[in-house]
Amino acid sequence: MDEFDLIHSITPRTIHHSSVDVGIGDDAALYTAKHGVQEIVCMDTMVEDVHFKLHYSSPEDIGYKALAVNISDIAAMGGIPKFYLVSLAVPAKWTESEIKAMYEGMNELAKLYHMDLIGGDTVSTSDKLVVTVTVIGEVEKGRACLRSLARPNDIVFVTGEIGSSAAGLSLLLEENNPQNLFLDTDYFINRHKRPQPRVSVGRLCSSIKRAALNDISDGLASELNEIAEASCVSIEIDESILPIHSDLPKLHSNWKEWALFGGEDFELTGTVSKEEWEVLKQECKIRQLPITKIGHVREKTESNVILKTEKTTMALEKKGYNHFK
Ligand SMILES: Nc1ncnc2c1ncn2[C@@H]1O[C@H](COP(=O)(O)OP(=O)(O)O)[C@@H](O)[C@H]1O
Ligand SMILES: Cc1ncc(C[n+]2csc(CCOP(=O)(O)OP(=O)(O)O)c2C)c(N)n1
Ligand SMILES: [Mg+2]
Ligand SMILES: [Mg+2]
Ligand SMILES: [Mg+2]
Repeated sequence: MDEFDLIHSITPRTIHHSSVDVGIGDDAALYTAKHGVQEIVCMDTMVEDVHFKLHYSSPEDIGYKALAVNISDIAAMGGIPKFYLVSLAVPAKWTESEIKAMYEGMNELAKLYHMDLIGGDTVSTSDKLVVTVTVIGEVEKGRACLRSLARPNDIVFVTGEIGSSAAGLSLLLEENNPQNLFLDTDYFINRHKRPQPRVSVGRLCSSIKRAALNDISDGLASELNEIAEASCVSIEIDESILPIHSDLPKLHSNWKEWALFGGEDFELTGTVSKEEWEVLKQECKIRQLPITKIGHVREKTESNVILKTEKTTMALEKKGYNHFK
């Protein structure tokens, strides 16, 4: 494989945004930023055996997810994803066609969101595959959905359902082997391999008066703790109304752990005022975007996040995925 041939072969033939002045081919990309918008930049890395394993993730799956998790961070700011850059550290055993397949996976999502690949970097590595994606997006000036925007009496919500990705991972790692043959295990596996970033809900949130948002990469408990910390409030959620897939409890007794701490759902969780909740709920209903109220915001107390269950009320620790714990 030749590095330069590879770069040439993954260079997009068309671009979606006329604001791209220089894409792949020079020392850096150049694009013209617009007035009245704020640029959003984020970067997330995926590492073989930390974020995925090669025996169950295809190159397309890896590419798809590496871009999806970054689009999810743009969604969590209320923004529109526009450009992406890809840094690859590739073990020698990878073939050119496998690398191209990874770009195909990314392109699936890029097409959907009209995003342009504008650069990156390619190096070899002796061991595991590392894929780093940078996404650049934009949001109307002052409209970003910051974690610090939660206020007492807000409604707390989450999109879609939680815990399914962790269930899928557990199935892939063969930690549990459900006896019930009627369970659609592929559904959970797909939720893990191919998360769908919630850009539309993020955009709705940026259009209403005030919304705090976070995407669920490390688990609901961790993300809500981050919002509570950044906003100096406490968040109270009700376990009985957390949105989960009806088959989740059938997979394993662990399902509550998956929902609260599993992570990689890449759903959005956030808070809006009571009045704005009615608007957001209605707008989501019209567009068939699933969104569920799970609690409310309180004045700051000792605990950042409080979980109410049928029997007790307890602090929900900032437990979840942590790379160094
Ligand atoms: N190695 C790093 N150097 C500089 N900033 C970092 C680094 N790692 C993370 N960050 C920043 O810390 C913040 C939290 O990162 P992270 O937990 O990965 O966010 P997210 O869950 O939204 O992907 C982000 O603003 C991110 O840009
Ligand atoms: C083989 C394997 N083991 C464990 C996990 C679970 N896991 C890995 S990273 C992670 C958290 C999300 O990734 P991170 O890099 O922390 O994303 P960020 O918070 O920066 O968006 C989780 C739940 C996995 N996906 N694959
Ligand atoms: Mg990150
Ligand atoms: Mg992230
Ligand atoms: Mg993380």
